[in-house]
Amino acid sequence: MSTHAPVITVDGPSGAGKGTLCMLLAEKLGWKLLDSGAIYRVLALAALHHGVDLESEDALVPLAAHLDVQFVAEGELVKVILEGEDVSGELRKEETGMAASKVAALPRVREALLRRQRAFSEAPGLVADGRDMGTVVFPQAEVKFFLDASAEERASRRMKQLQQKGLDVNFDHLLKEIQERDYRDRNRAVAPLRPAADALVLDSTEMSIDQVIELALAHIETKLSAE
Ligand SMILES: Nc1ncnc2c1ncn2[C@@H]1O[C@H](COP(=O)(O)OP(=O)(O)O)[C@@H](O)[C@H]1O
Ligand SMILES: Nc1ccn([C@@H]2O[C@H](COP(=O)(O)OP(=O)(O)O)[C@@H](O)[C@H]2O)c(=O)n1
Repeated sequence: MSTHAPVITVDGPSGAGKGTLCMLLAEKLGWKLLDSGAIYRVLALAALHHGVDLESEDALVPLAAHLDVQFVAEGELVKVILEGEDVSGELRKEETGMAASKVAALPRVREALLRRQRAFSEAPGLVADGRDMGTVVFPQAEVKFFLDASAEERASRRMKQLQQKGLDVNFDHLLKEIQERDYRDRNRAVAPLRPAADALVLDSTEMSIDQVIELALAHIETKLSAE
C-alpha cells in the first residue's frame, strides 16, 4: 500500500488570509496543518532570547537545527512552547514577523528547517501554509494556491485582527512594515515568495472569507477527483 499522503499548499504575503483558509480546509478535510511561518517566527524568538544576531547565519543554523519547539493543540487554539516557555502571545506580534523575515532570508537557515517541515506530511493529508510551500517544500503537492490581496487591504485586515486582541496599532506603520516584509520575502535569493507555476492565484482583495473558501473547495474537488 502506498504511504503517500496528499498535500494542499497555500502561499502568499502577510494578511492575505492564508491562515484562515488553511485552518478551515484542514478542519473540513480532517487533514493535518502546517503553519510554516510559525516555525520561522519561533526561530526568530529563539535568536532574540539567546542574544543571537538575526543576520548571523553561522549562529542561526545550529539554533534552527536544534529548535526545541512544541505545537500543542488546545481546543481551537495552538499553544507554542519554545524551550518549555509558552511564547504564543509573543509569536504573533508584528515585530516577531519582521524578525522572522530576516532569519528566513538566509539560505542555510531555510535548508536546516526543510526536514522539520516535510515531516508534517502524513495521512490522511496535509494543508501547508507559507511562502514556499508549493515551490520548494512540497513541489509535488496535488493542489496549490497563491492567495494575494492589495497591501492596503492586508494591512487593514491585520489592524482589525490586532485590535481584536486588544493591541494598539497604527495603520500607516503596519502598512509600512507589511510592505517592507513583502519586499524582503519577494526579493530574497532562496525560495522567494512567488506563485508556483501550477498554483491557482486568488486575489481576495474584494472577496469575503466565505467566497475564498468556496472557490478553494471547488478547485480542490476538481484537482483531487482528477488524480
Ligand atoms: N477574504 C477576507 N476578507 C476579510 N478579512 C479576511 C479575509 N481573509 C482573512 N481575513 C481576516 O484577515 C486577518 C488576517 O488573516 P490571516 O488568515 O491571519 O492571514 P495570513 O495568514 O495570510 O497572514 C484575519 O483576521 C482574518 O480573519
Ligand atoms: N514558508 C515560509 C513561511 C514564512 N516565512 C517567513 O516568515 C515570516 C512570517 O511568516 P507568517 O506566515 O507567520 O506571517 P504572516 O503571513 O502570518 O504575517 C514571513 O514574512 C517570511 O519571511 C518564510 O520565509 N517561508
